[in-house]
Amino acid sequence: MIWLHYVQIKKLPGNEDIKLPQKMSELAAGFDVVAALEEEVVLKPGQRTLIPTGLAMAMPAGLEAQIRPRSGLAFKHGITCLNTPGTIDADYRGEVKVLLINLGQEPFTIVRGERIAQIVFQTVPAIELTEVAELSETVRGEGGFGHTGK
Ligand SMILES: O=c1ccn([C@H]2C[C@H](O)[C@@H](COP(=O)(O)OP(=O)(O)OP(=O)(O)O)O2)c(=O)[nH]1
Ligand SMILES: [Mg+2]
Repeated sequence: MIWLHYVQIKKLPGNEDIKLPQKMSELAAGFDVVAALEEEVVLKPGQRTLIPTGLAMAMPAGLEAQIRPRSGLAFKHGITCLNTPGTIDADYRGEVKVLLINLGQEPFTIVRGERIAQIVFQTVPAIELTEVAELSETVRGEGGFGHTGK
């Protein structure tokens, strides 16, 4: 059985024309989100900018939404999300924004309605942190950061 999670989404004033995040294929993991820019933005190489989506969301406790880059934009133009994956908390009611950076060599123009990123919803386990004096022993121990070889 597939358990459906109901996420509420609201178009912010002045964004009635903005498409709701959309899956581009039946089993896509991500809902593509579009830029809700009033005027086009030209992102120079190395530059970053916060792009509005014109949307706010309310999801049930135990979910998060991740803002992830689109691989096509990354591959063709070097456009990615600087803080990938961006985290949208279940209790955030502000506008969802996408922090894009141009890691390519050419300026990149972003226009209203263009698909700039994708939202992937995830369940977040309920965690309670417990402070202890000693941790359990493991074979790995403190080895990390490549200690198993290249
Ligand atoms: O790509 C992103 C990342 C975050 N947010 C919003 C939703 C999220 O719930 C809130 C806070 O994000 P985060 O916790 O990553 O940032 P912070 O620097 O820790 O800010 P805060 O102190 O507000 O938690 O900002 C976005 O709209 N887009
Ligand atoms: Mg935070």
